[in-house]
Amino acid sequence: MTRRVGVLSPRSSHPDQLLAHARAAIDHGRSAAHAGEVTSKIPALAAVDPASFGLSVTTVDGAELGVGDCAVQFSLQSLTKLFALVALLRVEPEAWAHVGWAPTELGYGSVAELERSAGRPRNPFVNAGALIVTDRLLHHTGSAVETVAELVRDLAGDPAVESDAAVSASEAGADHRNRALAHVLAEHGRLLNDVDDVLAHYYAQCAITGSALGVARAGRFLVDRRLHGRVLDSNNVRRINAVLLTAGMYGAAGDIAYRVGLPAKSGVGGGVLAVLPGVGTVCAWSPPLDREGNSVGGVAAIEQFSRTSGWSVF
Ligand SMILES: NC(=O)CC[C@H](N)C(=O)O
Repeated sequence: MTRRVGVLSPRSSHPDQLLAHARAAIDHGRSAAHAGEVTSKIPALAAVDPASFGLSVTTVDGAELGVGDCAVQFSLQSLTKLFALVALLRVEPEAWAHVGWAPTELGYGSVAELERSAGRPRNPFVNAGALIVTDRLLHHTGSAVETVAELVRDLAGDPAVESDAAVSASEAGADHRNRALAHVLAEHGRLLNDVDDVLAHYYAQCAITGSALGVARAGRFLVDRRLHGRVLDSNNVRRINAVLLTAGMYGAAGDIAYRVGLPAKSGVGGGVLAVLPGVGTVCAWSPPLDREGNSVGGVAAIEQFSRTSGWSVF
């Protein structure tokens, strides 16, 4: 007698199939989301309806689809770290030397981890690395927030993308941890600009908005070879996908690689973008978070989607 111990789904990319997978994924995500909590670190985001849920998929073949609140603008928060890195690499292709590319064990806001490495961040997706990216962008372009907002607006094809001043002010008023990280960076001589200027641009950059559909579209340069060179050189696209897989979800990156198998990035606004090079992108938005600061429902939806659609890099 033969026993089948595991059956992998064939990879789907037909729009009708993808829509069915997206619908099943959002149902699964919705039932998981109640286990999380909306971020308390940014008081303005407490007003967001925790039951919001949007999911969008795009493919390199040109399919675009969305279910639920896929067109609603939400706070991108750390999803902007991906786009800020792209904006920086466009003007400074070897900026990796300043931010590193190692995984993190201690979460996105660890001062201890930064101290242990003499003020050199682990990667551009933890806050210390993102502060360096913002600082260098500010140095090169004169405005990190405008440069990043413009890039997201362009890649998403969405003129509604903007930095929400109320969210930015709310984080600035409540934050201690990013201040601490920025001062540790400054003490080690790693910032080019004044600490307060860097922080102001960082909060405003995190407060940039986007929809699940816009973010799924904006991630297409990571999967579509035809866009390489137009957005970013292919070598840096490859490096970004590698670091998204190993560090895009902070301390949970290994777990997500195991469960989902896609390079991914999250933000405390509840957004998660996952990408399959050569095939497509999927973005889920659901505000309640787990302890790592990743969207519980968003991750559950993407896990379900990857399972049924066969989307995985492995
Ligand atoms: N993971 C996140 O989305 C963190 C972003 C948030 N603005 C912070 O700096 O804490």
